[in-house]
Parts: sequence; C-alpha cells; structure tokens
Amino acid sequence: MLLSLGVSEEELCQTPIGDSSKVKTAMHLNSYPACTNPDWVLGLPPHTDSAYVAILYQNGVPGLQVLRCKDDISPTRWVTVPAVPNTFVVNIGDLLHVLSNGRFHNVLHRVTISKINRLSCACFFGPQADVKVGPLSKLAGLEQSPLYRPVTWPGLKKIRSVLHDKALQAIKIDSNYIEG
Ligand SMILES: O=C(O)CCC(=O)C(=O)O
Ligand SMILES: [Fe+2]
Repeated sequence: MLLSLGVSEEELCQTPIGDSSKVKTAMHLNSYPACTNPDWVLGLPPHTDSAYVAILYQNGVPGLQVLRCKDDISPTRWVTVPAVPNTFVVNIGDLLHVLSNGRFHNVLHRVTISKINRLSCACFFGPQADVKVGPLSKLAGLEQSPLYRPVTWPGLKKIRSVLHDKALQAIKIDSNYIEG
C-alpha cells in the first residue's frame, strides 16, 4: 500500500513497518449471539482500530458496517460490508493513517447484530511497544508538512482511552494536547 504512494522498497525497509521484527500482533475473537430485537442494540459501538491494519475473518454472517462520508449521491451513512465466504476484510487503522500522513484514512466501523449467531476474528498488526510511529518523511515532504507527532502504540491507546475518536486530533502537530 505504501509502495503505491511512491515510497521505495528501500525506504520502506528503514521504517518500522518494513522490519518484521518490529511488528507486533494482537487478536480479537468476537462472538455476537443471536438477538430477538437486533435493532435495539449494537454488537460493537463505532470505533477505529488503533493498529496499522486489522485483517478480519467473518463466519459468513454480515454485521460489520463502515461509515461512508457524504457524497453527491447520499448523505453520510453506515454501509454493511458483505460477508463473502473465504475472504478477509482489511481495515485501515490509526497508525497507518499517521504513517501515511493521512493519505490512507482510518475507517470508522461498528457491528450490528441479527437473529443469527455471528463470529469474527480480527488480527491487528502494529509496532513493538517502544517504536514511535510518525508520518513517513517521503510522504511528509515538500508538498505536505507532517500532520502528526510520532506516537507509540501504547501511547496512542492511552490517548484513545481518554479521547476516544478524537485521539488523532490530539496528536496533530498544531494541537496543544499534552499527554498525561
Ligand atoms: O466483528 C467485526 O466484524 C469487527 C470486529 C472489530 O471491529 C474489532 O474487533 O475491532
Ligand atoms: Fe474494530
């Protein structure tokens, strides 16, 4: 994905994402029991994932929705991601948003429930705890200055625990948020 933005393989190898020894993984196993009144509750509230990316497997039952911004055709709305058998969904998380200096957007998503049991497995890929992730210099160069301050994965999770979906705004270079 970063190569598609013009980052060379050589440059990529020098970044935390290009060095597999600096990548850390985590996993969520999610179970959404069948519900007789699925319109009354959500399986997971709207959130972004904090990692670089999340690779998601669903058991064939739809439920994942992503927020699609207003366009010429429709206002902002939740769109259901089809649960295509034997496929994975790749969600962009906060740290890839930061690393790409905002070129790849973190996706706000939520999970609805239905009258059928749903299972999902999300694998998150992020940096080792001591690695600070900031915009790649190639992408935050002449045409656009860096938008975000470097942050570690645990540091970002701590900010998210206080500010939730406003966390990336807090690490913007022009923000005056001070980490507690
Ligand atoms: O169950 C899903 O489809 C999504 C799960 C999810 O967003 C998460 O575990 O962060
Ligand atoms: Fe998620």
